Amino acid sequence: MTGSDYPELSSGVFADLPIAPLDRSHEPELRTRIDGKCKPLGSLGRLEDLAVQLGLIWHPEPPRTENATLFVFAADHGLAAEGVSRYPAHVTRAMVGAYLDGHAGANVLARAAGVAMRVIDGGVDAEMPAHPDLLDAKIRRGTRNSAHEAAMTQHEALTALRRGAEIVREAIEQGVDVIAIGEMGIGNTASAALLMHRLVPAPLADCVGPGSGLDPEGVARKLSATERAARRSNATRPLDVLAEFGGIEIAMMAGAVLGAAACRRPVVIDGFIASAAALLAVRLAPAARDYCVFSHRSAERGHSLMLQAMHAEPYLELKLRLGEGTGAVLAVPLVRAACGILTEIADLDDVLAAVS
Ligand SMILES: Cc1cc2ncn([C@H]3O[C@H](COP(=O)(O)O)[C@@H](O)[C@H]3O)c2cc1C
Ligand SMILES: O=C(O)c1cccnc1
Repeated sequence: MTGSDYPELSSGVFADLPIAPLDRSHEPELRTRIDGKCKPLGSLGRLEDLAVQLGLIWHPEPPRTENATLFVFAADHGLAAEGVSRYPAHVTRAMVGAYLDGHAGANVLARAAGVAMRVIDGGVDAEMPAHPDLLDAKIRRGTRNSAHEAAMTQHEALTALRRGAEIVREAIEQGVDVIAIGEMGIGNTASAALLMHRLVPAPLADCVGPGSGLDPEGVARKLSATERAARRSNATRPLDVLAEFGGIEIAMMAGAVLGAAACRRPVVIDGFIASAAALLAVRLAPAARDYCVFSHRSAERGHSLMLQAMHAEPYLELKLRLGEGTGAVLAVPLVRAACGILTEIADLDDVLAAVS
């Protein structure tokens, strides 16, 4: 999929998932079409760039954005034992219950945006009761504590990546047009910070923030725990970094990005943790960047720098810091609006002809 650097990614689901960069030679033609619409030139601003991105992704077909689905990947983190979160680990499984009941933030915002939602147990540290709306893709019950040992084996990391890609590919085969990714996993901003530290790269102090709400003392504790994890391994190769620092849901989201890109569908990226997954995917397969739509700038410290590393300028700035895909679903109406620029807005010539 990504050339000889990552032979691990050239088998299984990835073998038939080559990722092609967008063919920019069609951009002038798309710009001319947008310029011909009944509006002043450039007047839809950055939505026009989004329309071009969608046009290139779908070329030669017209873009489609009706069927959008949010995939919420849930998993636990061994590193949570180091006190890196303000909240206890069992919140992860409780929130999975809330998604299945339909009353969590992600459910409500997804409904408001007309986005379907699927919940995936990638590695919640509990036996989850079977539920028709819960996809059991458990790799293991939480990662190991990366302050002491590698969070995952290479095999586990790769299995999680593949599973994420497969889930998205199946959904696309069943007619999903737009993928949105989100997560739930207490402690996962620490994991995301470690990935950022190695993959941007950037000093850990610029990557670690309050997450779900640590006070300054808590942030200092989180920084020291992540420093201990970082001292344990000097990995810089994306797959090694993933196995060392986790997490399972981040691996699955990265797989989802690769799967969406391989199937030529836009993938809407949520906040800090989903962006860490996108960064991982982009480091594995740079062409995957072309399919990413960065929804919003999270309030989490480090997100701006992480976005910069991917040359990403998000569309929304609402000081969100929830995760779960809440920012991603809010951007889906913008994606649909951008699609409508190409597929629905009338041409100025036709509008003028009607009065001549
Ligand atoms: C009730 C609750 C619901 C959430 N939904 C998402 N997160 C968010 O908080 C977690 C990351 O923050 P940290 O690294 O500080 O634990 C993730 O689960 C993220 O999705 C939540 C957190 C809580 C407490
Ligand atoms: O930006 C996010 O996704 C985020 C930030 C803090 C806590 N949970 C999620």
